[in-house]
Amino acid sequence: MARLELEALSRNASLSSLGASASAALADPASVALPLALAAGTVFALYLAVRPARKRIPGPKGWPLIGNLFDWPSHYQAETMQVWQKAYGPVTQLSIIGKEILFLTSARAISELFAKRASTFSDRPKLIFSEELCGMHVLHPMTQFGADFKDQRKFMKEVLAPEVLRNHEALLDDEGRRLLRSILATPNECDRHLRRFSSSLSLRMVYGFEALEIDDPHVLLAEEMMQLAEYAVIGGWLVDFFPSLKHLPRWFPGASFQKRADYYRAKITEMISLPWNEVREKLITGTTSPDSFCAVNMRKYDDGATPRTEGLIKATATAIYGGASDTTASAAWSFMLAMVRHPEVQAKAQAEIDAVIGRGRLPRMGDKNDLPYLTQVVWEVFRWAPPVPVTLPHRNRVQDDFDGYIIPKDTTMVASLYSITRDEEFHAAPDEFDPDRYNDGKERVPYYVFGYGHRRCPGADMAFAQLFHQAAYIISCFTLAPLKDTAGTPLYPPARWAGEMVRKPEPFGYTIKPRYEGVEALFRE
Ligand code: HEM
Repeated sequence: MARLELEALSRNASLSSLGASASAALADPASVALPLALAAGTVFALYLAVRPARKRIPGPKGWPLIGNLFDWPSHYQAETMQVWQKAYGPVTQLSIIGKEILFLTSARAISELFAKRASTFSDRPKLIFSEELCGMHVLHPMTQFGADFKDQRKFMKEVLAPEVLRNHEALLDDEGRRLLRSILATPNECDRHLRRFSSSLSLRMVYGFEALEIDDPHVLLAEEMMQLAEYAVIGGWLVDFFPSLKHLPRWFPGASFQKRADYYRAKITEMISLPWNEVREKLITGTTSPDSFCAVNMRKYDDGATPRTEGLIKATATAIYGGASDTTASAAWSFMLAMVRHPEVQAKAQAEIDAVIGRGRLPRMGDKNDLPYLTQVVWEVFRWAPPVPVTLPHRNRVQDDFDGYIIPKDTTMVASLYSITRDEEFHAAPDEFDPDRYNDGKERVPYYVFGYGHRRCPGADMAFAQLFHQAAYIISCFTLAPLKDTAGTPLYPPARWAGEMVRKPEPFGYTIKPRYEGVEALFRE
């Protein structure tokens, strides 16, 4: 910031001196030059004295030239941001080799910039490594806010808008029953079953493929793509700070990132094209669902579809799958952890299900309004363990200001949703898992875990529906409990999460048993 202000000032100074010398040239140069210079100097000094002070946004002290290069939080971003919040307040600034990066940790700052001023703050930073070298610019999470972005959102609405979610109930039910059967068969492998549920549901919704196993080649390819996409985006690549490094030849010592980028690009292209071509073939032979995202959009835009439209749709399909699978699997696993740690919450939710639905059928989405406690449990899982603790980076397209600070054009901004979940102004005893906190509107429902403004998660309603559905199915048929030691004392697992962009609980011990004899009759078929 200081650097930019200095630049601006010196530009002003040289403009005034240019103006001064131009006038002087028209008159007698010798007689007017000195008074003009004095006048310009006085005006400039007065300007410095009376201009509103521009504060530098606080942040860790950097090094000469490289600035805060070593402060970049490649790991544990949310925790680092909590530490910075205590030290520097709700907005922390890093300057890395001329790039400004802001870390936002208060709901006020985040909603002001990302929601109220969404038209300014909804671009993504231009990342050389992931966008240019790996070719990820075509994926919706990386697309700049503009015509392509708006079209991609329009395509997504076909399968994700609240009014069409009903179309996925049969899928949710089918996958839900499979999940319950798997849990009954191999109760120790719940993590695997939940991941299979998420991958299979997403791939069926997006491509219409048959229900898939976790080691299905489509799932493996997608998982690999997700891992490398995460690595590419938050890896802190030097080429993003020194763009000219992108011209280094592949053989040059230290240019191994080029080879890595080639591999990533190939995988991403494969993930975008392979399933799309398969859907096209299967639609011709009538061997895939006509209701998937790809089928619906292919039909709709096939006549006269331009290569641009096809490119946008198939990349959007990849983005939906990428956005949906890890995040929802993480949320489901956190739900399981919460139930193991809080038997009283589980018992209360089960009592509500019994009272409203009984034991003759499985719950469904349509029961949501009659299950307010379970609804609060699901929201509390999202708050207690936000699967995406920190938003993807945003960028402002024009200079703006906030609280008296200047935010230069092209500043990168990362917002911690985690810090809102832990803000005592909004949530009392924030580390506690307490679904009753939302009783009678006491505390705000954490819709914010899906982000703010134009970039808010397009799958938020689907994500809620999915977790509600899984939670209702699982605890209406099974009871989770902690392991016990030899004396019979429950061993409550610690609440610990791992991962960077998407966080999921660390492995934990549990038992899961059918709630009553004959429960499998509800999901056998
Ligand atoms: C537990 C579930 C989920 C959570 C917590 C979550 C959260 C988020 C967050 C915080 C963002 C970043 C917002 C920002 O950059 O400001 C995001 C982006 C995104 N999410 Fe989700 N999400 C979830 C599930 C889903 C699902 C089910 C889908 C698709 C069906 C999805 C698709 C996407 C996409 C495509 C983006 C990129 C949006 C953009 O760049 O404009 N997400 N999500």
